[in-house]
Amino acid sequence: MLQVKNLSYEVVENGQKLKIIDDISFDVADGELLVITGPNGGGKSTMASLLMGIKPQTAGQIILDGEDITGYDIDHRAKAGLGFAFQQPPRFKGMTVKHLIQLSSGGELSEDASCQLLSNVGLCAREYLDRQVDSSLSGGEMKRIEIATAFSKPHKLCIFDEPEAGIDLWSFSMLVQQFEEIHKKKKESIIIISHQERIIQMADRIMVIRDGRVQQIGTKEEVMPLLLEGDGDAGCKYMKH
Ligand SMILES: Nc1ncnc2c1ncn2[C@@H]1O[C@H](COP(=O)(O)OP(=O)(O)OP(=O)(O)O)[C@@H](O)[C@H]1O
Repeated sequence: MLQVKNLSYEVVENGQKLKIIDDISFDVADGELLVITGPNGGGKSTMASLLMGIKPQTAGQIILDGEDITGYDIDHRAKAGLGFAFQQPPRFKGMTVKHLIQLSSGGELSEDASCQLLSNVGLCAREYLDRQVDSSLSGGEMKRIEIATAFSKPHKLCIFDEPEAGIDLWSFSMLVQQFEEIHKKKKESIIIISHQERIIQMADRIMVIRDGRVQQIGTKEEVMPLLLEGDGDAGCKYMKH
């Protein structure tokens, strides 16, 4: 189980303190799929960065299966059982796709198994294995390779930041199937940051972050009305259909 307690992230801009994440607390149970959504600029990706250890929290605590991982850097968090797929995946010039998948799997992975991971996210696998993870890959290809690496081994909890971004509809459908399959096995907890209705519909619970705070957290039945109504503000619909 993941426990996030009173997490805050502050920056100083033009001499003024700005609270990007403001005292957020929530849990993710074992096997639970939590979808985080909300308006642009609400603080979702910052929350993901805090959980991954990319940005240092100003206050608060993060506990994974009873282990306080608040002070851990990204590598230690990965060792503690967190998996990540970034909104904008990093590129690694000089490394092949095959090597990247091997590394992220943390062990020996056959070529067939690597191919299967790539096929699962809609890539024509063998064509990609020897490609460099550099700027020659398109944004959508890079995004799917990144997601394949996150699927390459089991985690206690895996975080996906806008997995739908830049991905065509066919690949998106495959991705949704992958999430459903992993979720059904109920072994891993999953956090997905998303604006996509199909992903939001898969959630056990939905958390809406707005202005750095939790606007609402609850079941689909509780939170969907807020997303569908746009909260009474015509310019404030967060969900893509
Ligand atoms: N270092 C920083 N300095 C100033 N502002 C920042 C900093 N980091 C983040 N912000 C601001 O904090 C807010 C939250 O950003 P964040 O990327 O977390 O939003 P988001 O909910 O993921 O948005 P989107 O849906 O567009 O991806 C934004 O207004 C952003 O400009």
